[in-house]
Amino acid sequence: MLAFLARAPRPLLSGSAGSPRRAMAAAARQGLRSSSSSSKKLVECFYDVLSPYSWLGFEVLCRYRPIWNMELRFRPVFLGGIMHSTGNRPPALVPKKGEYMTKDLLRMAKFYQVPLHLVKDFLGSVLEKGSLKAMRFVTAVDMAEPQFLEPVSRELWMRIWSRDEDINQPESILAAAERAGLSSDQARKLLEMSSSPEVKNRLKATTDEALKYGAFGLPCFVAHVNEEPHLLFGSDRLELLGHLLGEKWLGPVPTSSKL
Ligand SMILES: N[C@@H](CCC(=O)N[C@@H](CS)C(=O)NCC(=O)O)C(=O)O
Repeated sequence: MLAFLARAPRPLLSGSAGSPRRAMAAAARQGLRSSSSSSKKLVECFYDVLSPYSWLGFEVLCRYRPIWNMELRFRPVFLGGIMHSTGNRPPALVPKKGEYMTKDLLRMAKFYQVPLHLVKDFLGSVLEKGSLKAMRFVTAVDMAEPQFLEPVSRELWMRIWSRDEDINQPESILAAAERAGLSSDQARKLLEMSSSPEVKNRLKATTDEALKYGAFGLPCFVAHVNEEPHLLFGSDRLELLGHLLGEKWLGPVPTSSKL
């Protein structure tokens, strides 16, 4: 078990003797959820494992999944494609932004309690190597073994943004997949599948969807409220996401002790 996951709070609603209605009522009494909100609002989380800010947003949203009345859908995309299509460029290429980002990321990682560390060779490991192979693999997992999407994504983030390891070589991808719980046989089949036209097209289609919503960088969250999509950019926009959903923000590490 990863140390930070062991520390992660238990789902807020899980301790109510198996009765979701009692748990919902308890949450409503505590002001954590409006008692009138019965249908879940869809939240799409567009991310790439190359993006450290995506990891921060992803982990905090996982913590809020049992607290907020939302259906959380993970949407793996290719950050390089988003940058290219919008004419944007990685913020770290602007020296002053890069300087700020290194401080900001470490502060945010501590605050969000995600074990993120900086990579030594940002140019080589992040900008030059990119994430195409990794994100094609993540897409194959989403298509064929979606129950592993979350742990496989997390293991790839752990590799690049916690342990400063490669994420694109076949053996790197297989190691992440096996740590996430896939058998070596399943992992190999998914790796083979990840170079198929179906997977390539799916990654492109999801990236295009993010672009249509207005994405120019990652992470992006799309909240579907009153049949309207609201695009939010950044792991620092989760409080606003809660506001749009009519939910309470309890900080980046909501704890079950609050119930
Ligand atoms: N303030 C945002 C920063 C997010 C960010 O810088 N994301 C990078 C990728 S890791 C990006 O796509 N940036 C595009 C831009 O800043 O225009 C956050 O807290 O998440």
